[in-house]
Amino acid sequence: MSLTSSASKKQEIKLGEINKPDKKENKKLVYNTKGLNLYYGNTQALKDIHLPIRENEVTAIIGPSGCGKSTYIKTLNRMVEMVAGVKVTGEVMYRDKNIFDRSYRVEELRTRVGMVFQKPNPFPKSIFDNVAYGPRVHGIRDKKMLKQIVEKSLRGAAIWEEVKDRLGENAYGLSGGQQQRICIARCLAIEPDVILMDEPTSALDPKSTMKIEELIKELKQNYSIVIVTHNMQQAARISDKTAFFLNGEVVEYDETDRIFSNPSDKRTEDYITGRFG
Ligand SMILES: Nc1ncnc2c1ncn2[C@@H]1O[C@H](COP(=O)(O)OP(=O)(O)OP(=O)(O)O)[C@@H](O)[C@H]1O
Repeated sequence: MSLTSSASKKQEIKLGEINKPDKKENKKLVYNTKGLNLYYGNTQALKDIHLPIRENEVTAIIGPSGCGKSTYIKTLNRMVEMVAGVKVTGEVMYRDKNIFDRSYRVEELRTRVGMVFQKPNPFPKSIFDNVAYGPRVHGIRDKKMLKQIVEKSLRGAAIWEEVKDRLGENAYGLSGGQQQRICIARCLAIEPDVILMDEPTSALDPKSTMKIEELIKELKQNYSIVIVTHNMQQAARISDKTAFFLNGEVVEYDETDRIFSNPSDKRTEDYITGRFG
């Protein structure tokens, strides 16, 4: 599914820097998206996307409503295929393999890439069973081992102290912010390589939002994180790199500091200064 149109080449030149190794930090590529187009029926939602995601970084995807942010993040774990009539061309390389190749095993991707959604979505089960769910699906039955995984994951999601005495209680009894951290713990329990987050704080109050932001900054020591956010201050606070999407295209991708202080494209500047969106 490679794409070699002249439009694709043009964008590759314009965004030329993004496919080179990051010399300053020498960070490895986790994902490399090359000439990705995505159609919902006849509607093209993503147009010739070229975008790297680097190891141990937080990459923020920003842009106005309907510009393709959620669609893009859902291509990274092939969740977008669940929508009927979706067509994809181009390549999404994950650790050097094109995840849209016919031979690629999507199950493998799902064990390496976790996802956290906009609304906390714990299962109607105990806190323990929520976190143990993934490991159990992967065949872990040993109680001692499951206990260790649950504790480690809850600690990793900075919620252990709050729930350690109530692991048998239903996760629905927790606050929205706590539920979201349980969902992050559930995601950590499968020991992912990458964590995708689609507006993970948009349903939360400012205090819970702050906690999740702190957590994301810690998690990047061990994971690579891609976060879709409507909140530009959030992108500026927590991300290393930012990609600005508009009408299904990547207008600009750069160091977050640069995007917010000295963007190269007028449209990025107009968006971050609130002239539209
Ligand atoms: N399941 C679908 N079927 C058809 N079109 C869709 C579907 N999902 C999204 N789209 C269209 O694709 C485009 C991109 O939508 P997407 O949800 O990716 O944007 P977004 O930037 O995440 O928006 P928002 O910030 O409002 O969540 C929009 O025009 C949208 O209407």
